[in-house]
Amino acid sequence: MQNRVNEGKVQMKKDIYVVGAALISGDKVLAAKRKAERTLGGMWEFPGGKIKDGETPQMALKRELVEEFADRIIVGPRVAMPVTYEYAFGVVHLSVYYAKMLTQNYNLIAHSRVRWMSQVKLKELEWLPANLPIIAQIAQNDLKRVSFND
Ligand SMILES: Nc1nc2c([nH]c(=O)n2[C@H]2C[C@H](O)[C@@H](COP(=O)(O)OP(=O)(O)OP(=O)(O)O)O2)c(=O)[nH]1
Repeated sequence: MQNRVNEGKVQMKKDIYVVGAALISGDKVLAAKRKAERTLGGMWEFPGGKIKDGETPQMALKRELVEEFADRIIVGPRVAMPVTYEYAFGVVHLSVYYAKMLTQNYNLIAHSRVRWMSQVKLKELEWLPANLPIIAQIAQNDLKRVSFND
């Protein structure tokens, strides 16, 4: 919980632990557009979601990709240090891991569309604000050197 003093009242914002997958295929990364009707709808993010009690980030990512895409993935290294970003509804702690798709169903539940994009083009999308430092890091990485223990 983070304490906020607002006109003399202390407000408690909830901490929300979120994990996202920077899926890579060759020199492209997958961006996903949140469905319009969702909170922060229409903005771009990485597929993923909230980590449940008892889950590791990797377990949460694999579960979310089955739920959101009906796809199986391999999870690799974390892209960057976790990012903390304060939204109106809470404080999101976002960790993003490189990952690879083992299947390609894209049975979209939470997103209106997905795009495979180059590292340079990725920066042009309207990302959720918590993602910006992570997008900057991805732009600097050599995707061919991201290793997966498979
Ligand atoms: N999945 C995902 N969420 C992100 C990213 N960046 C970021 O700030 N978030 C935020 C948006 C949400 O507030 C939270 C993830 O929650 P979620 O996607 O499981 O679900 P949600 O809050 O939209 O709620 P709901 O649709 O399940 O009701 O983290 C990202 O790259 N991927």
